[in-house]
Amino acid sequence: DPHPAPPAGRTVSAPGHGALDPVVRLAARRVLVSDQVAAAKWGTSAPIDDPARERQVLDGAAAEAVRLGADPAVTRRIFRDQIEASKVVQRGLYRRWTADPRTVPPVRPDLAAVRAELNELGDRLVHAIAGTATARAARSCPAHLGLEYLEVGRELHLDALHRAALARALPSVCG
Ligand SMILES: C=C(O[C@@H]1C=C(C(=O)O)C=C[C@H]1O)C(=O)O
Repeated sequence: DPHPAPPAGRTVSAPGHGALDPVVRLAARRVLVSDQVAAAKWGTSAPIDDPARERQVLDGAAAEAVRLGADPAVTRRIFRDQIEASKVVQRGLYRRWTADPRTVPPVRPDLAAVRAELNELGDRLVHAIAGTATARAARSCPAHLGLEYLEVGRELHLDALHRAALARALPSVCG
């Protein structure tokens, strides 16, 4: 039998089995690194919204997509959502830290170092987008994406803010 039943206690949707898994996982990592972005900006003059940096991120992603022979417009659209998701996290944390200053992180990370980490995640996300063209075009994409979203959120123990941000990161993935 080339299709044996999954072992007891596991299912075919066990971690890593979805084609969209790398895209959702990288989006989640970007959402989590956004905590560091917020901590780097808090108490400084650096604004949450930085349009010049956003242009850099979008142009970099589109250029990397072209290099890979992937669709730069689709890549750009997905990255626009990653940027909005990051700002959902940053605004949410600013709200928390304003309401309860005891929760402000004691150490301020270096924004340039955090952005270098975002650049690296971004390159990997462009590759993941390029490698999932078939799964993203499939009619089953929204259903699979929804399952991955739930699975990754559960696995990474994302709180309500970070789940909301991850949801904001994903609407352009399918289609
Ligand atoms: C993450 C940052 O905050 C915002 C979100 C960005 C992003 O997600 O790449 C870029 C610029 C900012 O508008 C940042 O400033 O680096």
